[in-house]
Amino acid sequence: MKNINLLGATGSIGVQTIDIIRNHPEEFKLTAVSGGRNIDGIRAILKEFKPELVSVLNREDAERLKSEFQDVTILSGNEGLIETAVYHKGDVVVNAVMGSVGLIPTMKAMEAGKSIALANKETLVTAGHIVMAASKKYETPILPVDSEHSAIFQALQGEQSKNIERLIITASGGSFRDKTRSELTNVTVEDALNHPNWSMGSKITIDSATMMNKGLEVIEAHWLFDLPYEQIDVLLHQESIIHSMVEFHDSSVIAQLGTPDMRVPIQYALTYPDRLPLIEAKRLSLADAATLHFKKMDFDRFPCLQYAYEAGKTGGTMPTVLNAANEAAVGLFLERKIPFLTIESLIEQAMERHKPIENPGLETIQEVDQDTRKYIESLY
Ligand SMILES: NC(=O)C1=CN([C@@H]2O[C@H](COP(=O)(O)OP(=O)(O)OC[C@H]3O[C@@H](n4cnc5c(N)ncnc54)[C@H](OP(=O)(O)O)[C@@H]3O)[C@@H](O)[C@H]2O)C=CC1
Ligand SMILES: CC(=O)[C@@H](O)[C@H](O)COP(=O)(O)O
Ligand SMILES: [Mn+2]
Repeated sequence: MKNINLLGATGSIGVQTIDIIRNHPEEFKLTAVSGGRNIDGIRAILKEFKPELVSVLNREDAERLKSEFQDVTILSGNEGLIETAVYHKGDVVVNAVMGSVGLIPTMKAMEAGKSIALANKETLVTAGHIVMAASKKYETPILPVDSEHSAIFQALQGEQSKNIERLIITASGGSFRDKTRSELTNVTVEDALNHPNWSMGSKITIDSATMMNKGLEVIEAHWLFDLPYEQIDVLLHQESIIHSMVEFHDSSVIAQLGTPDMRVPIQYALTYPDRLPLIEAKRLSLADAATLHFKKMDFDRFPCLQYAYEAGKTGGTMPTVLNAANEAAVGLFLERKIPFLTIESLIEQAMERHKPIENPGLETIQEVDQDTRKYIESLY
């Protein structure tokens, strides 16, 4: 039995994690959960799974829940998120919150000796050097949940990293994969949220449409698999059936395939190195899929991917700026304050104005993150 502390339980990854726990009650128990503003979602989890500790974003919501569930510890805010992560009965922390708010809970969970199933890629983008060093220091594994990184992790089982030629991360192209840049001028939030293959939270769906999701994933892969950016490539693959690949020096390529279903990588992170049946999985039939498409990445069409490679290669605090500017700009787009193409120009502007600081500590990263958000928000 594995006890799970789940951060971001009310989101897309959180709900799918709960589905896995529901389907395997003999394997997993939900010990602590956090949510944000979706209090009905938290109520339903409390009733069905009876976790011992719960945290939500706002204090008023926590007070209301306390009067309804008197035998549960109910907390709020960033402190509550950290308490959820380190709750003493949890063995594994599934980090499925959105954004760099996931960084400190991940660090605290590792210090407390928990294994991490990491969906929250922003944690590795903003502070990969610190997170990976902590994983080594506290001997707490970080198991990838992101589908591409799970695919690479699966392809690397039994392999030696010295034999890797390159990683090939696949990209669907997102909601606007068939549009030219000039056709992007007037796209709406609704258009951007309409991902062709995956149903995900709104921020990552916009990241997918700008190709920043792939940029964040390149940086995530750099840290998880300890490879230079020159050995990490991105390939357009519109069907999202090949979730990523590893090419070895002998020219062999190992890929992981499957229908697009995030429960597969979530469950693998929870059962590794074992596997469990996936209830109601849609199995892959390549005969029915018939044709898979591949296309070289076009960095002029998708400049955000270029910015991410530049930020990753520059290192220091530049990936923090990339990530914070992106979070702030996507927030403005979702609030309908800026057009779609302004997301990328704001990121470029934020990176141009920043003088990177080498080997930053957590405090510096948090300062740069806040400063970047303030800068972007001050423009509107
Ligand atoms: N969705 C997917 O298929 C994939 C997601 N990922 C990554 O996983 C992470 C989660 O994505 P996804 O599930 O789509 O996101 P969602 O927006 O669907 O869910 C985010 C979760 O985090 C909570 N949350 C948001 N802001 C805060 C905050 N400030 N403090 C505490 N909790 C907060 C939300 O609470 P509430 O809703 O209650 O307000 C919700 O539970 C992201 O990093 C994403 O990039 C990676 C691969 C695939
Ligand atoms: C499911 C998942 O892991 C997402 O990160 C997915 O990769 C988004 O798809 P694209 O970014 O390739 O459009
Ligand atoms: Mn992904």
